Amino acid sequence: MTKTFNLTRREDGIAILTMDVPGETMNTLRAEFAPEINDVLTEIKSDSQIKGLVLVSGKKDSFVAGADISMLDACRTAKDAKILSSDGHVVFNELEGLNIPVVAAIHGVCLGGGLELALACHQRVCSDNKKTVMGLPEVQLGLLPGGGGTQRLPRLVGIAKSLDLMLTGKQVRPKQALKMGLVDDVVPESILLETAVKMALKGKKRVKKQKTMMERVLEGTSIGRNIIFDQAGKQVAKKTQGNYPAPAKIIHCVRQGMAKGLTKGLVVEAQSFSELVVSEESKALRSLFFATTEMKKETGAGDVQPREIKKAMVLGGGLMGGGIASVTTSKAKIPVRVKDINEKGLSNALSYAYNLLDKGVKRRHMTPAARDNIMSLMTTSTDFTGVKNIDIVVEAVFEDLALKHQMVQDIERECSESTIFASNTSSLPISQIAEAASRPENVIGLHYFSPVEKMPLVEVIAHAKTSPETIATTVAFARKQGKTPIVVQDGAGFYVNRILALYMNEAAALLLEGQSIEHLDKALVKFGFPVGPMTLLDEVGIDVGAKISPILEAELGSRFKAPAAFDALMADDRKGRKNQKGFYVYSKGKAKKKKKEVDESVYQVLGLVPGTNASIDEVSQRCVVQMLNEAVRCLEENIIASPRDGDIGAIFGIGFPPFLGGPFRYIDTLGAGKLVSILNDYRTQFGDRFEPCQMLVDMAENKSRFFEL
Ligand SMILES: C[C@H](O)CC(=O)SCCNC(=O)CCNC(=O)[C@H](O)C(C)(C)COP(=O)(O)OP(=O)(O)OC[C@H]1O[C@@H](n2cnc3c(N)ncnc32)[C@H](O)[C@@H]1OP(=O)(O)O
Repeated sequence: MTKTFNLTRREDGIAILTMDVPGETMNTLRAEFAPEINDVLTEIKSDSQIKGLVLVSGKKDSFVAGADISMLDACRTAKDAKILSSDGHVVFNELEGLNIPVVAAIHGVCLGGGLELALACHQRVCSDNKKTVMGLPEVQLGLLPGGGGTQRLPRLVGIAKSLDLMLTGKQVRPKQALKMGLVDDVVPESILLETAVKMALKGKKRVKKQKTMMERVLEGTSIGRNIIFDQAGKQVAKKTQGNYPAPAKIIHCVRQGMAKGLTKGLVVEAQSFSELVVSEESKALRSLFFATTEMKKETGAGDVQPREIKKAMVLGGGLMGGGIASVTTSKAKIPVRVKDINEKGLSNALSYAYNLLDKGVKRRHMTPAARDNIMSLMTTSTDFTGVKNIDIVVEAVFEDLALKHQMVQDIERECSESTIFASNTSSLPISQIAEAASRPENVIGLHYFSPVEKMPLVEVIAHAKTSPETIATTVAFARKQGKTPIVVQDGAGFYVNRILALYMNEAAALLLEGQSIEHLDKALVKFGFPVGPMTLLDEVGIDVGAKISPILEAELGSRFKAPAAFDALMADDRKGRKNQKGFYVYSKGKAKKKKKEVDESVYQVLGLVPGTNASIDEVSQRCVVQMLNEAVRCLEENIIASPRDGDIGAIFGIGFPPFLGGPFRYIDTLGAGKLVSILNDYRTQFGDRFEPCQMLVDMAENKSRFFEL
């Protein structure tokens, strides 16, 4: 049997322990490795010739990606998970307890249990390679570091910094890691092993990073530490709204460990870890990891492979166009031509992309030369000269069908026969845009969300005649831009805007019933959305909503009818943040108010006197069940290919609470029967817009689910 851990001895007395899980792309830690690693440790202890140990990965570009998440998923009880964590502690303690120097040589991703393994070594050195990142991302899986991370990390880098890493799950690059004392040295990959060997030869002693005055005051006294923990606790409570149990448990483990010592801290860690592994929140978050990993391999068109994209073009230099051009150069590293009808649009796009990169320079994540290199991939023009060999064109112009028809014809005339025309429309059916095309197989929808550089989702919309090669190439292009694409079928609003529209309409209906704006936003934030519906409408633009609603109503039916009183908002020129006039007050100029305030005059415009009488649960339930019902309808109509895609679309496109796993997983938790009964109750009270869709009714009858248990 091929081994995972291989020990080789050098003449200088340093042994190299190489981890290489056979047959896997990346190293992960599994319980089944324990006997093998124990044997290796026994061998090392019994060999007096070994003067030091260096731990490396046998994988080309990764160290260890953490504990195997499938193994955690297989835990049936908290007891199973506790054994995993405690057994891991025993192995890591053994490693740490070796009386020879142990150095981890890190190249590539070193995450979760992988970093905890490195933390159990006496010293760490990492490569200065771009692929090298370190972090404890367990919180993003609804977990906490269960391999000693909650104990060893604060002892190494300080309490505040370790909490920051563990509570956000952020990954740090080599330079940052060195600065915070997470690693002892950063060197080019070519001399990584030799450097680690030299460190091992020098001995166990590591240079302790000097603490700042503030760190000494705050972390060196129990009063100071209490301040840090209390502050962190308050921030976590505000951020999680009580929906995510992991962050509070992370603070608890660190606090206990710092007060009672490492051994006691590890006991608390194993207990808390085990409770989280079997929590519904973590199960939902882990399902997202599996879904996104699976999707990375899909072309979107079965076995059809994508064509290579060497050059792209963006039509329209507005907010969306600028964002799309920016991710094309900065993430995909593909040259892009931005075309607009006037110079202003072009300079907008350029400055949009430049400002984003420059932020990176100011934060020292990027050198000015790297920024300028990326900018050199972006060219602009007001005409179509030199565009013959463009492989894909993304149009981001106004939502005007005639204009889009014109664009399709321009591109067919000016570019090559195979050039893909991708429309970033948010509401017009792609089949209608393709009507103007003589090569409709090249026409596709590519719907980004604003702000493009931040929002992870894109919808790739195939109409009946889009070729599989166009789909596969567009999916691959979006992925290169750092996006998670879901392929959806053509239809007004596609998937994301369609489910969002009904949710927003319900919030509007509640507003018109007299619920206050703050109350509505508070209810949905408490439910787990990143912002409430009124804030979202201000951000997206009330005018955008007003433009999309009639299209959806005409194509999909009266349940999409926006409340008529909203016309009054348009008449009052309330567009939201973009013209600093919406549901909230926007201060002009730089001085931003700390707390957002409702613009009370909006109630007058709507002819309302606000009074909060519906409970927070009632408000969120009414909005959310509309979204759930419509999501299922989209599945019923094959707009989305699977519940998995529907969950990913809602979470990555709208911010549907990740801890619920997405609308479909949430329906499984609620039970289709319960949802149908809630919808029927609301239908009696508020009308047919709550009519449950057929698929839900059938599922309620058959007691079936979307996902297997
Ligand atoms: C006790 C501990 O404290 C608990 C833990 O450690 S929990 C785990 C913490 N670690 C993580 O959350 C990291 C999860 N992994 C990732 O985020 C990403 O895979 C990555 C950033 C490491 C690499 O991303 P990328 O280069 O796009 O590769 P990606 O396709 O995702 O992964 C490559 C393969 O490694 C697998 N993989 C990566 N990390 C894994 C993990 N922790 N568990 C199981 N499989 C994992 C993927 O499933 C995939 O397998 P496949 O080739 O058979 O499909």
